[in-house]
Amino acid sequence: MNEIVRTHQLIKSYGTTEVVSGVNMTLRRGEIYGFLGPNGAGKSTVMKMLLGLVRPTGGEIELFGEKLLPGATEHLKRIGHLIETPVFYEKLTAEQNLELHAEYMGYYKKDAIREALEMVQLIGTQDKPVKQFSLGMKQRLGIARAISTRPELLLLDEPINGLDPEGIQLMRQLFRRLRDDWGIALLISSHLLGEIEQVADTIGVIDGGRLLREVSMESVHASTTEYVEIVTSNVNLAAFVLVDTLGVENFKQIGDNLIRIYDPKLSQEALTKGLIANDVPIQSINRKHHSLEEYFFEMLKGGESHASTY
Ligand SMILES: Nc1ncnc2c1ncn2[C@@H]1O[C@H](COP(=O)(O)OP(=O)(O)OP(=O)(O)O)[C@@H](O)[C@H]1O
Repeated sequence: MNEIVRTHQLIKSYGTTEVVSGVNMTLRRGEIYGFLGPNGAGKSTVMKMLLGLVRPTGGEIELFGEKLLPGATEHLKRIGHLIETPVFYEKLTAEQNLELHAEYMGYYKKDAIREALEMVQLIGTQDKPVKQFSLGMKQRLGIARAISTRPELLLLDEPINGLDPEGIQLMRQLFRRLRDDWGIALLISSHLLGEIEQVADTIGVIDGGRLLREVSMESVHASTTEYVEIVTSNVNLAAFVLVDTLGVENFKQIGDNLIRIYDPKLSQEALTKGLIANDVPIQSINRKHHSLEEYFFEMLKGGESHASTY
């Protein structure tokens, strides 16, 4: 069983407002899934539904290969989570906080607590009360608490929010270690692409409660490599010549004077010659790199593209 989470047409409404609309998502074992979307997109609501904290209005959730039934709690032992700002007993140490959690969860293993603290690099702070912890340390302690019961799935809602660059770096290393060393599947939400694109194996883009796209980062990178950008005062003629004369189909027309050719089979020189020979007025022709930001921004705008690589 490779699929840890599968949702089918998942819906949540509050009153007459649908905040999650027909979401189909799949999260596999040993994968980091970046759940990307602006504030209010529905990320937390989906996560809360996976945890049984919010009851779906419609659709289905499968966890660890089994359909989630209303009121079921057994699967919770296999999930760790950090949904909102973690709250601790501030006067107690990190270890004491985890011990209390372990007792509450009915999973007490001294080794597991030490291991979790080691994993998040909080060994050496045993004597410090949590009130002396920085924001980053508290975030890491929250994750240590979530993994101290050895879950197979970890749900982290905006775990990088508010961290400094060093803290972000540490978090990224931690996510990779959890995936690689422990084989945990991670669902990490964020409203900033830059925060998760470096660690995610798959990115699910959600906006207005709809999952717009679920793509592997591998395919995103493949389709964001390079393109040739042509600035012309006659885009229609350029498009006609590209398709009809030069046999180029994988391009996109942007506004009144811009064309982007993805994955061109022809060299830039051959393109230029071909266009000029067919009387296309060219102001400039350049090879450019399509940034990930642009890629996702266009996805959010619902931009149509001739490129069908994702
Ligand atoms: N209990 C509730 N009652 C009514 N509306 C709610 C409730 N919880 C969430 N919402 C609404 O559902 C929508 C989705 O919220 P959600 O918290 O899931 O978004 P999000 O993507 O996690 O964004 P954020 O990062 O801001 O938390 C928002 O419009 C929010 O106002």
